[in-house]
Amino acid sequence: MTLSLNDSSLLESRNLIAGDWVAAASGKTISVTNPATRATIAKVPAVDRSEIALAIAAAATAQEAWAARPAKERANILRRWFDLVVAATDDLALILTSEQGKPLAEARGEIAYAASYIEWFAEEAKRVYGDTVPGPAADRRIIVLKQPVGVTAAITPWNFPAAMITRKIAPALAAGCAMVLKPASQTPLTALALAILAERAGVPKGLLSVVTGSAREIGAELTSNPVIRKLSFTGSTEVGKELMKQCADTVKRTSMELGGNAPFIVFDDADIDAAVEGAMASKYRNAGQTCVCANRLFVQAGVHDAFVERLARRVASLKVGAGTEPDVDIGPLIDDAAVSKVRELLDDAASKGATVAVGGGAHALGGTFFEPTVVTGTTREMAFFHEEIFGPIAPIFRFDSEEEVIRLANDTPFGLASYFYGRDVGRIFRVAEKLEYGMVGINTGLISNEAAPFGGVKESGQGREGSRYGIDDYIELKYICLQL
Ligand SMILES: NC(=O)C1=CN([C@@H]2O[C@H](COP(=O)(O)OP(=O)(O)OC[C@H]3O[C@@H](n4cnc5c(N)ncnc54)[C@H](O)[C@@H]3O)[C@@H](O)[C@H]2O)C=CC1
Ligand SMILES: O=C(O)[C@H](O)CS(=O)(=O)O
Repeated sequence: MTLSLNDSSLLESRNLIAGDWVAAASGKTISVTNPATRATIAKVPAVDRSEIALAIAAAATAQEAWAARPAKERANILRRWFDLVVAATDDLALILTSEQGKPLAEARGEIAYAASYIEWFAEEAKRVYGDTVPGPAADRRIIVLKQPVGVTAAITPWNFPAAMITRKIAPALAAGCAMVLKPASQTPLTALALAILAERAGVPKGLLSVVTGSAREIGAELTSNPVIRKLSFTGSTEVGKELMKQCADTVKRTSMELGGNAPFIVFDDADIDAAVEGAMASKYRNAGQTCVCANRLFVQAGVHDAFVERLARRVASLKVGAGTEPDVDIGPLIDDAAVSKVRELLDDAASKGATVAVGGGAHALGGTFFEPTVVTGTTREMAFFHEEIFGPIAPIFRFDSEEEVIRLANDTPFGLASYFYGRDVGRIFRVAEKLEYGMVGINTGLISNEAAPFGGVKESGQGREGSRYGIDDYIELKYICLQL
């Protein structure tokens, strides 16, 4: 299938391995399909472990030379990559929507978001400062060097095929590392297009490889090859735990951005209209397929009915359709399994007494289109209190007191994003400090940006991406003790 791109060379279906664009030696491929039409848009290689090992060996050679270059040179190449990504926004957005499904407007927003990480770490590259430390002995000097981890690997999910890629490649290259990246099998084309632009920006051959194929087979090589010193993963907690175990044998460093179960709390003193808009942004972005989506909406009794009525009215106005159609708000879910999961969660809730206020089923368009839904009368006995929905379903839980809702909000092994709306300043500090999450949005439903430390606690992961902290995941400290 051809896409009407300004630059058709960006639709690349080979892999970038050791500086060359290649098919799999075996000739095997995997299909990439458009979730809105189920049409095959490309076939990408299914490479094997020997080809991954080749990419890793080339990365080791390229990384030595890359780390030896002045930080300003690395920064300038990243800046050029940023400029090329921004210039290719329309093409990248169309590729992204074609393989992931989100509305084109959201895809263009994701390209800008993805580019912002490249811009940010182009600047951070020049600020990896070490330390000299006043020591306990007059004739000794303590020096702390910051050096790149070395050759790194990344495995990324399908829900943000651009931003999750640059959120890993940019800090790695800024720090002086190399990277071998495996994008999600559902959405590899955006990553391959970004790699083309990275090459054009001057990223040296072999420093970045992008490989596709069996996740388990590629993961086995990336987690066991001793040359790889760090793995950065974004995806489900289940897979993240498996990868951490696999990395243990060679004591690799890991950064894990895993699943979420975000509480979205509306207190009696909240601005209800603002809370409704915040819920719309947090819950229905990417058809609810983000790890930071509001997963449980807790509404205090005094404003519950007003909030539900206004939210249901807004949700009913959402337009569902293919991402390439004009004015679409909600695209298709990624695949049939995602639809089945959402259907099961709704059926479970209904069987335990929940009421559908709006939506509640597969959309008339068929395929993987699902109605944006609001469910009320929900309880903690329902599966979606404990499981990540990853779909356009908003369960509303009524609560009475601040103590009760903090207990309910923290009643999960996850700890990624959380949100609440309220205006009492004392409560704002009490609640923000008591929520067991890596991120807290107060009177907003959108918290993700390149300047902020994105990450979770508990079983939502470890490490931070973006911000001045994000580069630390790609840096090793070296202590030098100098006897005068
Ligand atoms: N915390 C965060 O920033 C994010 C978390 N997620 C979570 O990921 C899930 C949805 O995304 P998915 O892509 O379906 O997650 P997933 O965990 O199934 O897949 C993520 C990536 O891991 C790869 N993978 C799967 N099994 C593997 C294995 N055994 N060895 C090596 N690689 C393997 C996949 O091919 C993909 O590239 C949700 O739970 C969501 O919350 C997704 C995006 C961001
Ligand atoms: O994969 C995700 O869900 C993203 O990390 C969420 S965000 O960064 O786009 O908010």
